[in-house]
Amino acid sequence: MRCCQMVMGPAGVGKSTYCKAIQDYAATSRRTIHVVNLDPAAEAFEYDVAFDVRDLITLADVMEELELGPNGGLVYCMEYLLDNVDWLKDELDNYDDDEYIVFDCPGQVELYSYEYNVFDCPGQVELYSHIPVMKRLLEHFRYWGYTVCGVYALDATFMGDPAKFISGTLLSLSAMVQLELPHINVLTKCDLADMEEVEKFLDLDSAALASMHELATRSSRQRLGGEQGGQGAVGGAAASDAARQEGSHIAAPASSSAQQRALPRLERLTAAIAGIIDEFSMVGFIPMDISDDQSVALVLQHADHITQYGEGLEPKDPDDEAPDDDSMAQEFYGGLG
Ligand SMILES: Nc1nc2c(ncn2[C@@H]2O[C@H](COP(=O)(O)OP(=O)(O)OP(=O)(O)O)[C@@H](O)[C@H]2O)c(=O)[nH]1
Repeated sequence: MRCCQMVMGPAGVGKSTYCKAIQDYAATSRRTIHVVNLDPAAEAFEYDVAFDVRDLITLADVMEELELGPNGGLVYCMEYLLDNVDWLKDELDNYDDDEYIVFDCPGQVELYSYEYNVFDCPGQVELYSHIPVMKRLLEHFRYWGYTVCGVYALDATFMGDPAKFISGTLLSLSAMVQLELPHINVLTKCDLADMEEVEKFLDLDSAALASMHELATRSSRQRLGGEQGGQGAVGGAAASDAARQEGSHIAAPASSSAQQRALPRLERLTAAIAGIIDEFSMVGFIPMDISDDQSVALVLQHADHITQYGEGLEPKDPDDEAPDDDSMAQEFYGGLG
């Protein structure tokens, strides 16, 4: 049985760190996970790389030779990979059918969702939704007999901000719908996050949504009111002043009457989107704390479960049983209360 994970998500959320964490965890449970770098823009990662798309093409070369910007360059690289998909197939043929592969995919640049007031607008790389490169790549994987689990990573430290939570949820949903994959959402960087805040989002109910809506409203009002020290997407007015001094394109929050008038409609929209996410139970999240083996085990267990990895595999030696992921995961769930 051929199984693999495609690790996706916005830039910098911790995709490579996730790959390293599950590779290390697997090694301690006598399982081998091969990690492949599929990001032509990758600069550094700490996992043991099985093979690397940068041996085929790099973003730096494309930008220099074709005089493309980073976003156009990344799209070019991924289309080049598709045009040379035999290279990928040849590399994969070095691995047996029962070997487990994890693909560290390029990040999505989400300037529009996570930043605020950007004037000189850069492009957005939508490899997972608007540009069908990832979808076409997945068709090849299916044709080669792989069962693919999509792993969509989102940064847990963003979860205190309802606007970012909703935006992240919609991004994940968009990837899920476009790629039509068995899919899990993983909250990365839980070791850095306030877990009490994060837990509110793990099992959304109407009470959590109500508080989310209230927080969203407060946060929007702070931004539009230009409150000093507010929790805006870029840290409120103070952060914007600092950014302006550094010559950045991030502008200070503007308090315009048009924006004020739009606010109630945006608040209703926020509430409606949150209600839909809740009503259809569309997106759930699994927290991952890389400093906690039980938490890493739980994530891997979810991924295995949805691809049915391991079913039918015989233990190599009954005395060599790996640690029981189920009991570790249950302990972790218990720990979350
Ligand atoms: N403490 C902590 N830091 C993390 C974690 N995940 C990622 N980081 C840090 O966040 C930064 C970005 O992590 P990466 O794993 O490179 O993120 P990425 O999504 O692969 O980044 P791109 O490939 O550029 O999209 C690095 O400095 C990591 O050390 C985590 O779970 N805990």
